[in-house]
Order: sequence, then C-alpha cells, then structure tokens
Amino acid sequence: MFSRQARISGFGAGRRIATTARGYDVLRDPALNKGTAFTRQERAALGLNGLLPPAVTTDMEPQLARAYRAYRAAPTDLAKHIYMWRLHDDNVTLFYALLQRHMMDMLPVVYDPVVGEAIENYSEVMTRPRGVFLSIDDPDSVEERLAAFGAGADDIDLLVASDAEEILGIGDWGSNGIDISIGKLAVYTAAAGVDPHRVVPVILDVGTDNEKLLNDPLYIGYRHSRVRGDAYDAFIDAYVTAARKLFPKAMLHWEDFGSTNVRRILDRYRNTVPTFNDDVQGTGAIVLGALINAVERSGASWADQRVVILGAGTAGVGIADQIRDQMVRHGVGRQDAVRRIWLVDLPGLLTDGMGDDLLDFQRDYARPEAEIAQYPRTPCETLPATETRWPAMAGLRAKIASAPGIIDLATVVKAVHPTILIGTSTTPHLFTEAIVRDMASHVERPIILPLSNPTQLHEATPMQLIEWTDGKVLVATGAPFDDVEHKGVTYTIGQANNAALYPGLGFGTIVSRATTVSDAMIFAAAQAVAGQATDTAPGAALLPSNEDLRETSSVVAVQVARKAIEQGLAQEKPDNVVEAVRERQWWPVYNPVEAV
Ligand SMILES: NC(=O)c1ccc[n+]([C@@H]2O[C@H](COP(=O)([O-])OP(=O)(O)OC[C@H]3O[C@@H](n4cnc5c(N)ncnc54)[C@H](O)[C@@H]3O)[C@@H](O)[C@H]2O)c1
Ligand SMILES: O=C(O)C[C@H](O)C(=O)O
Ligand SMILES: [Mn+2]
Repeated sequence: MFSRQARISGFGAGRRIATTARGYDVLRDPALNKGTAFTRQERAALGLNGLLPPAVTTDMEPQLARAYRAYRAAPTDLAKHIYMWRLHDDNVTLFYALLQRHMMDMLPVVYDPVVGEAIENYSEVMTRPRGVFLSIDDPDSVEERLAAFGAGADDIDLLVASDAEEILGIGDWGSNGIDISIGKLAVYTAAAGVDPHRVVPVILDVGTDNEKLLNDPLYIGYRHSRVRGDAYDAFIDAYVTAARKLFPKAMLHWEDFGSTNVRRILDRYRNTVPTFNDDVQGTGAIVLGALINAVERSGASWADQRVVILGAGTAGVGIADQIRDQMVRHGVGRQDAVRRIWLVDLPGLLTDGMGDDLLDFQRDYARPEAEIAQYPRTPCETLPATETRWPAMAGLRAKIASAPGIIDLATVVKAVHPTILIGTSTTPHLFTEAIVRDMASHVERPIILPLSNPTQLHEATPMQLIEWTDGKVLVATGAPFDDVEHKGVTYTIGQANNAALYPGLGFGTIVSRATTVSDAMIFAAAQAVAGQATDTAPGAALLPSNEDLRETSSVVAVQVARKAIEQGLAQEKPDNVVEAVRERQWWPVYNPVEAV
C-alpha cells in the first residue's frame, strides 16, 4: 500500500516527510508522490528533474481538475471505481483530496453500492494488490504474512478484517472480499481522518462455497469449500494473536462474517481486545441513532414501540439488541423489552418451538408458542436445494413450509401493529404495498428502515414508502437515495449506513487507546450521530448528510473518547479531547518532502 522508505513525523498539516528514496522510487511511492506538485527545490533534492513535466502546481487545484475530468470520463460506475483505485496507487493524497471534495458523488463509487459490483468482478478490478492475504491453508504463516506488510509496532492504528462469507447482502465472495476491508478503510480516512498510512486491510481466506468463483480460472483465492469448526476458530485466533503481537496499539474491526461465526468471534475478544463488529454493533448503533430521532418526531415514547425486524441475521439481531437496551434505558424491564421485538426470517416468525435450530443470538427473541398458536400459517415453497447461505434458517423453513406453514411478515404485521419495521433480509420487494398500508393504518407515523445493501436489495424504496403511507412514513435506508417529492414536500432520505458511525467509533477508540470498545462507547456514538440531525421540518432527514461526514465523525470520535476516559478504559487521557481528535486527524494536504 505504501513503502516504509518515508518516515513521517507529526500529524496532519505541517508534518514533514523525510526519505532516502530518489528519482522514480519517489514517484512510484503513492505515499510520497505529489506529481507535478513537487517544488523546484524538492525536484532537485530528490532527483526528479527530467522525470516530471515542467509545470509546478503546488496548490493541487490543477491536479484535482485533471483527475476529476478523468473520473467523469470513465464510462461506468465500475470503471470509475477502478479509476479511483488506480489514482490511489499513484498518489494517496490526491485520491483523498478528490474524494473529500466530491464526497456525495464519489463515496457510493469507492464504497457501497459500487464496491459490491467491484467485489463480484474483482479479477478485473485488482491491479496492484493491497493489504494482507491470510490463508487457513497455511495458519503457521499468519504472523510472517502480517509482518511482511513491513510496519513496526507503533506504526499501525487499525486493521479491518473480513472472511467475506456475507459481503453486504451478496453472499460469499472469498478472497475478492479484500475490497470490502479496503473500502471500509477508505471511509475511515475520508470520514474520520484515520491516517491511511497507519491501517491494514486483511482478508482471512478460509475457502469459499461460491461455485462461480471455484470454477472461475481468474479467481484469486484458495479453491476449496469453506473450512469450519475448530480449524476456523484456531485460524481466527492465530490472526488476533499475531495482530496483537505485531501491532499492540491497533484496534481490530470485523466485517461481513457469516451469521454462524460472527457472534462467537465478537464474544471471544470483546472483553480483552479493542475490537468491534461493524455489522452487529456499528449497524445497531447507526440504526439506533436514526430511531432516536424517528421516535422523537413520531411523538410516541420508547416504551410504546413495537418492532418487527425482517432478516434475523447478523445485522437484524445487532439492531434488536440496541433497541432492547434503549427501551430498558427508558424504564422498560429487560424481558418486557425483548417481548416488544418480533424477528421474522426464512422460517417466518421465530418461535421458541424452533428451539436448538435457532442461532444462539436469536433465541432470546423467539416468541412463546402459546402466544402465536392462533396465528394463521402460510404454506410456502421451500428454497431451492442449492441455497447454502443460511443452512439453519433454510432448514427450519423446509421443515415447516408445507405443514404447519410459516407465520409470514404480512401475518405478523397484521397481528402486532408495529410502530417500527426494519429490513435486513438481503431480499428486495418484501415490504409490499399491502404490508406497508396495513402498518400505516394502525400508527400515526410508521417508522420504516429498509437496510439491505447494495441498493437493489432494499426491501422497498423510499419513494414507494412515502407514496404508500401518503408521506407519513419516517424513513431511512442502507444505501444512498435521491430526495423524493410528494405533495409539495421534499423528503431527504437519511442514510442509515454504518459508514456514518464506525469511523468515529474507531477513531475515538484510537485517540483514547481504549483497551476495549464498551457498550457505553457504542451508545455514545449513536447519540452523537442522532444529535447532529436537528432539522425537524416535514421531510427532513433522520440522520446527518454524508456531505458532513467529517464533522459528524469528529463529534462521534470526541464523544466515544470521552466515554472511554470516563469508564477508565482509556490509556491516553488528553485534557482537551476535542483538540486531541483534531490533532490526530489526517488531512489530504501535501507536506514538504526532504531528502535524507
Ligand atoms: N445499512 C447498513 O449499515 C447495513 C449494515 C449491515 C448489514 N446491512 C445489510 O443487511 C443485510 C443483512 O446483512 P447481515 O450481515 O445481517 O446478513 P446475514 O446473512 O447475517 O443475515 C441475513 C438474514 O436474512 C435472512 N433472509 C434471507 N432471505 C430472507 C427472506 N426472503 N425473508 C426473510 N429473511 C431472509 C437469512 O436467513 C439471514 O438470517 C445485507 O443486505 C446487508 O447489506 C446493512
Ligand atoms: O457496507 C455497507 O454498506 C454497510 C454494511 O456494513 C453492510 O454489510 O451492508
Ligand atoms: Mn458490512
């Protein structure tokens, strides 16, 4: 990703870079390269005369203009994504300066939704490898491979790792999933100012069950089915052990694991390592942020909410846990709070009769059989036999599909009259007009969050929800959507994507060097995001705009670091947390490069 030839002192603007590199070695190092922005003195000292055209453009503007033109000329979103990462190969500073200037345009190209397309086509997208590839085929080499990255113990703040079993809502993409670790880290830098030279993207290749990849001669990963069980756990442990040893100050971020592994991994490390799972906790917290504002605007109280969640996997139950805790904060008993949440998945409403077939983190929410005995059952087709992504849920559905049949979403909505409906099912169109109209007929301001990424997987579009509820809905979505006009009101759609939360959560953890990431730190992050969407006019978004991501993330980081200090988890306790966050932020500005 960058070379170690450059030793960088200080943070942010004004730091100096000293290098022993000369000539092409300077230009080929994306951390050092400034292209035409090298001054005449730097060109002379670094042996660049003759290797650059004569124009000297130290204020970056002409470079930004050139790069933006090239970006616009790329014919498709995927071509734009590839262009951006080629630019990054060339000049990291210019990449982030461009991204920051055109955040609303470019974030969806570098990150979600286009990152999903890039992962599906990664053999075309990959040019220069980025990050670290670890393999379960060679668990003894984990430390050696991480060490090959070339960073010292004090050089790394953050690692993002994925085993790519459940990328967004598009399933298993094996080693191609390195691009989600890379994309998440780009957002950390663009949003929060995490130094892009102090991070490591990691892919944990445990094989893939994706037949398409296994049969693709261009596939870049290991060609065998996913390894599970003890060997899997030992491999994860080898990664954590090596990462902790080599980079003892770094935070570990987990991304896009499958629902049968995700909680076990999180629970194993959360009390001893500075770590969080973005899909469980980051998502839970950004959704809670949106709901804090939605419930307030609905005029109802937290104690009166009834919540239906479609898709009871990693994200769905992560969200349920945050909602449960929020109800408890508002005086509801824990068991009562659990009873106000209904989880619906492939087998329909989850009930306690499903017993051991449920995933461990779902069990608390299973409805008592006695309660649902009278609910009508719907016979339904089972999934195609090839469906392997959710064996537990698909198996349960197959068991009950024809007799007695499942209790489907429409039935649950009819019976429960939810105030909040959330979609994390990876399946488009499941919030049908009939279901939404039914919900809206029983509640003044239905709160509906279709969250399945990428865009085309959303359970409904904001335009549909606004139309079907005649503008009464309070809506936020996982992917970015344009404003919707309805009866003279402009509805701005807040994006409930964890990208608005995890960068600040991670940066606050880094700045305070917290030893763990506590529930209170996560709640502080949710409150901090919610507090920044203050416009309550009709149609106003429930969350702050991504245009303001730097601002939002800074506030989140400050609140998270303060909470870590307050809870005694911080190893660094600056008197002025705001100043400490500001000082540590990396900005895409050119700094002087000195020859040594
Ligand atoms: N907006 C965000 O910030 C955000 C964050 C995390 C995840 N997500 C999205 O949420 C979705 C789920 O992600 P995850 O990590 O929880 O995946 P997961 O695999 O852990 O969970 C998906 C669940 O959906 C269920 N499901 C599949 N088809 C269904 C159907 N037809 N009806 C009901 N349930 C069905 C599966 O059985 C599984 O339990 C993805 O599309 C992902 O992109 C969004
Ligand atoms: O990556 C995203 O856009 C959000 C989330 O982490 C997801 O898995 O969908
Ligand atoms: Mn994710």
